[in-house]
Amino acid sequence: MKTKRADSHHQCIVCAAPEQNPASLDLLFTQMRAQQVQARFMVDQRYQGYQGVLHGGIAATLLDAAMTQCLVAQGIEAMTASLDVRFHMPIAIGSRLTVIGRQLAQKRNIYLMEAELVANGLCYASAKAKFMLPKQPKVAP
Ligand SMILES: CCCCCCCC(=O)SCCNC(=O)CCNC(=O)[C@H](O)C(C)(C)COP(=O)(O)OP(=O)(O)OC[C@H]1O[C@@H](n2cnc3c(N)ncnc32)[C@H](O)[C@@H]1OP(=O)(O)O
Repeated sequence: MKTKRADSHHQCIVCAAPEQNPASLDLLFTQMRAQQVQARFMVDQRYQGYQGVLHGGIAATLLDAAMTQCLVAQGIEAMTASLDVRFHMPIAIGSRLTVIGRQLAQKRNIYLMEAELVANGLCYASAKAKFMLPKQPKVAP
């Protein structure tokens, strides 16, 4: 089952349709089981930092997006409150990544999440994060 593109972020840098945002990474997440989603991402040279290696900020963005989409798939539109990323190995340009996000737990209004970037059965980067529902409107006026 594909996760529907949410109206709340239809121009999102990660998951918007290209006609909505030409710079979008165009990730489409699939719900794999309860509280877990995944998407495929081809690491092309537009996304490099050091020569031949995926930029860490893009890797962190993919991890954040997977956890966001895991919640969105459950109808929860929460904000990233904290994000802890581990870069285990450099990710080469040309890699075909599986981007996985899952929910670990919920404590009061805090969702504890984790995500992984996997290729060829190896985890290249992982993250743990806390997501919270905003009390106030999501953006400053
Ligand atoms: C593919 C789709 C991609 C879509 C986008 C991906 C997700 C994003 O990028 S979201 C954008 C980045 N994130 C943000 O801009 C978030 C900005 N921050 C906020 O909006 C708010 O600070 C928010 C919602 C996190 C918390 O707001 P609010 O509930 O008002 O917090 P606040 O009143 O300060 O704290 C409430 C409680 O939570 C606790 N708390 C706040 N932050 C944290 C945290 N990181 N960890 C643990 N506890 C926390 C506080 O200590 C407090 O505890 P208590 O009630 O016991 O005193």
